[in-house]
Amino acid sequence: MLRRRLSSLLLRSPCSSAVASSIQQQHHLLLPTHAEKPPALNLLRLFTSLAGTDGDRPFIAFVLGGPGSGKGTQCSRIASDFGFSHVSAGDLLRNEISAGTDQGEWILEIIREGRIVPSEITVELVRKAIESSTAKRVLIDGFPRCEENRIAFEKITGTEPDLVLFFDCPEDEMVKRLLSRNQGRVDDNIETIKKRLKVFESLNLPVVEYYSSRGKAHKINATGTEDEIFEAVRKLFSSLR
Ligand SMILES: Nc1ncnc2c1ncn2[C@@H]1O[C@H](COP(=O)(O)OP(=O)(O)OP(=O)(O)O)[C@@H](O)[C@H]1O
Ligand SMILES: O=c1ccn([C@@H]2O[C@H](COP(=O)(O)O)[C@@H](O)[C@H]2O)c(=O)[nH]1
Ligand SMILES: [Mg+2]
Repeated sequence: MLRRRLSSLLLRSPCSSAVASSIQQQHHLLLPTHAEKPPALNLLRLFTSLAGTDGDRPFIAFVLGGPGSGKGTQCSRIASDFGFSHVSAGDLLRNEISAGTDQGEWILEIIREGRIVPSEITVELVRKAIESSTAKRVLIDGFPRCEENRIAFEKITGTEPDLVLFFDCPEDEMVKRLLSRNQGRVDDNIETIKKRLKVFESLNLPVVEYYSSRGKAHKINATGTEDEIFEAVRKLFSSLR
């Protein structure tokens, strides 16, 4: 059923080529939960880079999860409790729209349709935001959205994230949260939400799977209260101190 729905997806984003291959796959996420310990070697690497001894770039954590899974909410808390700068890719794109440029108009249409903005735009915005941040630790919220984004980021910046957080939330809960968000977002309507969920499943989950296979992704159960979820997040980040 899901495969049939995904097969009927007609995406005009540069990530669309990934749809065909990803719908052939089952999305079995073999991620460690916050309760399980990440591999020891990984912890050592994370510890040294979080402590700022890994060259001159900041510690980078990608924060992924479906629409409405609570990425922004949890990132704000991580930022204030653990001294991270919070870079939301969606906010960077919405800033472009607010600036009223031609590019902004085009981005607005893509967001309205729940599609993915081309990598050359987003990677540049994210790269500049990382570069201009003075923080030693940076959260990148809602990016990379697809394998093409990921590959473009790694190629252009010559770096990989140190950690990937994945907020795992059931679809019905995400829909409920988005429909009551009331922030006037053009994409918080049921029609666009359905498209965003399909794009998440077909294009964003493969990115999580990629980082999972490299031992970098940590799955957090994103159901429950904000406090309960943050407790799990806090445990993970405390173990990296
Ligand atoms: N644990 C929670 N329980 C109930 N509501 C929540 C929870 N966490 C966040 N919310 C609410 O759900 C909505 C979506 O949360 P948030 O904006 O953090 O999600 P997001 O993953 O950043 O979504 P998007 O991908 O659309 O930007 C917000 O209104 C937020 O206040
Ligand atoms: O890397 C990105 C991030 C976001 N988009 C587009 O923006 C909307 C909203 O993003 P949120 O993270 O939910 O704020 C998303 O649905 C995409 O259309 C993007 O293209 N690339
Ligand atoms: Mg958000």
